[in-house]
Amino acid sequence: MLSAPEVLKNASSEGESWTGNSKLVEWVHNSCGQGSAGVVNGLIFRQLFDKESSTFTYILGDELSREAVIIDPVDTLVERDLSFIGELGLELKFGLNTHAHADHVTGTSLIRNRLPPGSFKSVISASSGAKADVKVKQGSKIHFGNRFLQVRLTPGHTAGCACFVLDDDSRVFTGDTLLVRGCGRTDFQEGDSSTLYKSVHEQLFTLPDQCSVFPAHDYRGRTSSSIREEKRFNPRLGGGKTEKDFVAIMKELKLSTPKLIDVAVPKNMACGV
Ligand SMILES: N[C@@H](CCC(=O)N[C@@H](CSS)C(=O)NCC(=O)O)C(=O)O
Repeated sequence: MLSAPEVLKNASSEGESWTGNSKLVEWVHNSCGQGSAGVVNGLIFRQLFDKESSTFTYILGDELSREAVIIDPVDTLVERDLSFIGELGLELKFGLNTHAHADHVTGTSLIRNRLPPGSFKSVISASSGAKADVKVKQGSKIHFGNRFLQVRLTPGHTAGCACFVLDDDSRVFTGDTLLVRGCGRTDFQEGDSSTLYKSVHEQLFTLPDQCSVFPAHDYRGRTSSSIREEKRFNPRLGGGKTEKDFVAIMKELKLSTPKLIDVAVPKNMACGV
């Protein structure tokens, strides 16, 4: 099998007429099995996991243009993520943070330092009060190639939480707002249970039932869910639970404080800058 540089060399020496990196795309397509695995309707999609913090990181790429975004990268796994992105022939444009995490440090600063100046931008909601290259609001769109993610602000776990909905409403990246059969805690970082209940019901449970839910964490080996499933089976927020029920449930959680909170929050408030 040819390596990527060999493909490029052969393409130019044979004087073929092609634009951009279409030969490279073809090489990646053939060598990585992209025709069958991980590409649906032109979207390259990968879910990655950090076992230290039980955090999911997501890579989404536009198959044709190869432009890509990463959601919630973890600082200790930036090398893994960048080599994956390189192997897939993707050009990383944005690093999206669903919020200023309390349990791990974002990788967006390190990624920004590793890529050519100006080529990659860190993203977080304006309402988080954190620093970033791009501060998004309700309805803001982050474009990669022909695809985009649209912002839905979902305060409650933190005041600055945001979820990212794919252009065709097929997937939503929920951060800690909505977890599989759970949700983010509300006992620090301006957390508020009533606000979280409203965010989930107004911003997430209004998405199509078949929309897939991709959270920032899972502690029990689950990877994804759907809006329909969470509306029916989420023991805190679904199955007809009222706001009052939810507030009472959240009061009784009594979770231990994240081990890295004192390091992670200040660093994450300066993400990527
Ligand atoms: N033990 C972990 C922290 C676990 C934790 O508190 N998770 C958060 C999301 S990260 S701030 C949460 O909201 N959990 C909700 C739940 O129901 O578990 C550590 O020490 O880092």
